[in-house]
Amino acid sequence: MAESVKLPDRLAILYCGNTVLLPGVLFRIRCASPSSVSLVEQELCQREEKGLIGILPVCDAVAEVPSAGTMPSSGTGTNLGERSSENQKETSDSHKHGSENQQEVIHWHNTGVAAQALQVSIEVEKTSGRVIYLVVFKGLCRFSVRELSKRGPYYTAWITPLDMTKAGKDEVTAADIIEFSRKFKVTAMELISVLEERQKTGGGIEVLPGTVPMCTLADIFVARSESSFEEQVSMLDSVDLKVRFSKATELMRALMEEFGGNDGDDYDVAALERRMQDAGMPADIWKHARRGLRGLKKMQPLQSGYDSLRVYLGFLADLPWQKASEEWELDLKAVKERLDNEHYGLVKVKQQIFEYLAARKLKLDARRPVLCFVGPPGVGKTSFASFIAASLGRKFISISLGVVKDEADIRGHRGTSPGLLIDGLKRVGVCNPVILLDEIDKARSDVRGDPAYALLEVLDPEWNKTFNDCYLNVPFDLSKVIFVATANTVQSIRPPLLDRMEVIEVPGYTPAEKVRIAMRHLIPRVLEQHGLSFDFLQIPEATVKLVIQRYTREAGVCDLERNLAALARAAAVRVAEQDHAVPLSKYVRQLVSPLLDGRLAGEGEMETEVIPSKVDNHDISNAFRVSSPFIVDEAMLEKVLGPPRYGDREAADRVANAGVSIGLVRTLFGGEVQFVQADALVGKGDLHVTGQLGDVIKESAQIALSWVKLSLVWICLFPNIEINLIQGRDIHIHFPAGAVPKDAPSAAVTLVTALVSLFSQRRVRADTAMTGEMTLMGLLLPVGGIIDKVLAACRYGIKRVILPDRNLKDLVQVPSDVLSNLEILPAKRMEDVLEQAFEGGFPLRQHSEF
Ligand SMILES: Nc1ncnc2c1ncn2[C@@H]1O[C@H](COP(=O)(O)OP(=O)(O)OP(=O)(O)O)[C@@H](O)[C@H]1O
Repeated sequence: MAESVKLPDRLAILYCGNTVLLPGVLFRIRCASPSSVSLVEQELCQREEKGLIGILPVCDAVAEVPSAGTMPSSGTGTNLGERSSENQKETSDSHKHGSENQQEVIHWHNTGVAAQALQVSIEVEKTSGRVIYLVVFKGLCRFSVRELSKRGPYYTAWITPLDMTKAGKDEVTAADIIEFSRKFKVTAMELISVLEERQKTGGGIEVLPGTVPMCTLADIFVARSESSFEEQVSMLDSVDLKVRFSKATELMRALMEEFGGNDGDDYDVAALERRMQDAGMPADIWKHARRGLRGLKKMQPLQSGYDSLRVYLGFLADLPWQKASEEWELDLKAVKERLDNEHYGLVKVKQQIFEYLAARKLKLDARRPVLCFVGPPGVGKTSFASFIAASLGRKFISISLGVVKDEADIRGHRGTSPGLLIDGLKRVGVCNPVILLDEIDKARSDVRGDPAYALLEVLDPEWNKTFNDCYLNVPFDLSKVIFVATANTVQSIRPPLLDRMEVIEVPGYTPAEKVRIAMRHLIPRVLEQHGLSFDFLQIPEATVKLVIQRYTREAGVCDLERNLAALARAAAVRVAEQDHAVPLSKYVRQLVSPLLDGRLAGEGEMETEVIPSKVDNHDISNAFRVSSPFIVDEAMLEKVLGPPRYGDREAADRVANAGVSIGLVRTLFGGEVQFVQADALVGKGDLHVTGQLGDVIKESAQIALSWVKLSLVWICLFPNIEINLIQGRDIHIHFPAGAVPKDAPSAAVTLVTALVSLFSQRRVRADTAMTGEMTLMGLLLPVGGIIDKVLAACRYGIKRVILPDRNLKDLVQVPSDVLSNLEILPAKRMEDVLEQAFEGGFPLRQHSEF
């Protein structure tokens, strides 16, 4: 399912002439007119986070109509009213704007698409020296225009979102939609096989069914096919997903006819037979395929089932039954060097990868467990998996299991479409790639079956020799594939799957490690991606530290990389604005894509290009000569990234009132600091726990409250707390921290401290965080994830950490620079925690007094 999108009420509208952008499509636009340049500068370059604008098609660019009150437009064209067909008029509910003097009218269509800017690059025009922006957008979702007005040099619209609303998302899972999408996929596969037989390319449509979310599948197909403006506008107007699927399916059928999909069948079948013979199918599969071919030959092309049988046989012919990448002799010394050069730190993880590769060199066909990298987002799990593939000279594909809810997603749909694995193998074209099973902990079951069963078959060396995909209907040998998996936590991986894997824990990074990773890896990569070099832009170490402290709170480096990219984008704009920027060099002009180049010659103000796949970034650095590099300082940081998102006073502000304590928990995002809030209101003595919580944490809250009550009533542990402060009150415990789901017993100690703070009306220390499970007797038990938790404390500027003394041994793996900044306070009993958590200790009745 596509990500949900929250649109603002008002969007700036970029004039793109009669071009239609559809959701899911990547689109490159050349902005040269003053209005579009100022839109890019004001809406995209100065607002780092959103980068959202609207694109409305113009049904033919300009009309010369004597109309008072119209606004001038920046395009050229002819009168839509005179030229348009009835059909166009129906689909074009255009807005008219003008001025008294100008007689030009822009016929804006009233449905558009919100687009997110993914990349902005700059050119300086050779002759005039004016700045031109090349912006890569991604279409997000449809909107309709309530009101359109001109705001300075460009238009803005008050909008109403049309799809990716709650209703729209529910619609994606409806049974009839799934049926429509299946029909679409079958037709898509027919079209692909027709294109392949005719040796034509489909603009990348062959990768669509397996990789694109269902709600944008039809849109992307229509955008990539050579459909007319009217067809694209009609698609834009189709808010109903079923209508979109049936329009796209119709279009495909028309294309098939155009390519002669239904003509020349004798020729087709002969070509198919040749492809099948060359596919290297094992003997029994070949027997099955030949039977199918004989059946096909007996059928009439218009007979029902003919097309799907032909597509199926084509699919069999395209699978890499034998074709494999040649595995080269591993040079272990070179592998070690590259592993160290490409990945900073993580010595233990790199050692485990090295040992895995060395073991392969010794015994190629040895059965090994599947490596599973487990850790928070952005710590390099995917990067390690692709390193393994590159070292072995194998192709690499990643299959996201986060979206898999149904066994059939892995195993395929009978008679309709293959599962993710077999489809992935067809795309990669070899039978021995490295396949990354990404987010294996997120593969969940529903009423339609448990994907874990299919994954078991995939990962088990006994079974995967004869993997059964329901669409394929014959076994496929997966034993040559190297599987690698990633997960955020082992707890959610199904035990039988976990049994077949070797877990490599990838912990979060310390601030010092993040600085090193940024300086050595992220900054050079980000500069390259934005066409810059160190001659233009330098981000000093001190600035990187500020970015880490003030703009990120993560265990990995994803946000850090995003922030560095934002700085690079802003710097690219500044560089181009400087007076000493010189015209585009010959080198860069060669790099500009031929399509855009052709259009540049036409002096057009606005040029657009649908990007079929990943965009190549062109090195614009060479376009400019600057006297000195641009250095990102603190002032620029705030200008580009906005005011700091995180300060060092957060803990102090949060514990300003009694009833709040600071805990360390482990979530899917690594260790986290958790401010637990307790409150007592008049009631019947019930306990209410709120936040995104699992059952274990709720049970911990119950144990914590029982322990406080027992200690108060039976052993009179707290001389300063009156029993009537608790009796007749409902206790409310809240775990703020956004939408981060939590479930672990390690919050018990924090819960008790919050309750004791509430009842005694004493504030806890703002520099102290704690973690630990406890028994009803108040004894502390060891908990997991201590390293992640200590790193989280360090991100929040916490100075003291209380933990069960039996966890002390786990700290050996924490980097010494982190430990040297922390006071570690081991505790055996809950009383020890309370002693340490409050300023000046906590007055407890001594055991001898009982
Ligand atoms: N130790 C490291 N050295 C160099 N670069 C790193 C290191 N760790 C992470 N990176 C970089 O950080 C970025 C994010 O890494 P990657 O996507 O591999 O993380 P991940 O753990 O797979 O995240 P997710 O769970 O979100 O997929 C990549 O650009 C990666 O190269």
